[in-house]
Amino acid sequence: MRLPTTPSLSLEGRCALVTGASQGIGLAAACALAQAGAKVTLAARNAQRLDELVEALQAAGHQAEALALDVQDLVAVRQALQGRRFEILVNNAGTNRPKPLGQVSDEDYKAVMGLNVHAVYFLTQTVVGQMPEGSSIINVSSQMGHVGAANRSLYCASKSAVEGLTRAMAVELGPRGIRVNSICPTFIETPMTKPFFQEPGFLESVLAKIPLGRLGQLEDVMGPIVFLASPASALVTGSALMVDGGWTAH
Ligand SMILES: NC(=O)C1=CN([C@@H]2O[C@H](COP(=O)(O)OP(=O)(O)OC[C@H]3O[C@@H](n4cnc5c(N)ncnc54)[C@H](O)[C@@H]3O)[C@@H](O)[C@H]2O)C=CC1
Ligand SMILES: C[C@H](O)[C@@H]1OC(=O)[C@H](O)[C@@H]1O
Repeated sequence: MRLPTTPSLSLEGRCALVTGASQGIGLAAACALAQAGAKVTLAARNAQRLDELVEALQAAGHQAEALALDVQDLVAVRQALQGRRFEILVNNAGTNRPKPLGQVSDEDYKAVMGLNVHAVYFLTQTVVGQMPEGSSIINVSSQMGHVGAANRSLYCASKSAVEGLTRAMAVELGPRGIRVNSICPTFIETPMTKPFFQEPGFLESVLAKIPLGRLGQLEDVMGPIVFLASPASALVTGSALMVDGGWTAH
């Protein structure tokens, strides 16, 4: 009798590109993909930091390389990535400038939308042409792409845009066998969020909205990243994988 077999979570033989891989969620994503067997290109601006991380990954027996790159410099993006073949792309590099609506400047807008949307869109455009059937694009969105939050109008708008481009790209690329999904974490302790929790009462206000009662840790996104990158999610595309402790279940 033939019993069904779970598709593999292995990424052996696949090449992955992770943006913003020098720290935080991007570093966690790069480690997760490397530990699952992928050859990972870690892209960020800090070449020295990337070299240290690649050395550590290689010392642990994984395949990794550094790519010093400002993902907002589209000339550099196209020079560095045009023609390169990746089966996995994690659009992670992102930023936030929490401010009351009335205090948001034009420069704030350009900074947040520029990195979180414009760079994601055109780096993906640069890479997707070489992506073979079976490839997976993972956009690191946020729970804030699905809910509103005070002082985060710009960030919520940017992540809502990421959700829209995820769905549209999934529809357009489906016939080529390329999947596009988003991962939507809640607050995770990273260098981005560390300053937020210095604000008295902010941590308590966040935990009050998370049914599982804790902040996310880097390890909480690693399994979901490997799942979305691997054949185990072969029929999953255009989806938003909430990794939010139940925040958006309210
Ligand atoms: N930390 C959190 O609570 C959550 C974060 N996110 C999203 O996850 C992603 C990563 O967030 P964190 O790890 O917290 O941020 P982080 O600020 O700790 O790390 C961001 C990474 O992106 C890189 N980066 C920034 N601008 C870049 C550029 N122009 N070119 C190349 N690399 C650049 C930084 O060097 C760094 O490696 C972002 O898209 C963020 O919106 C989503 C949900 C929760
Ligand atoms: C869960 C969010 O993405 C979280 O919200 C913020 O304001 C931080 O920037 C984190 O990204």
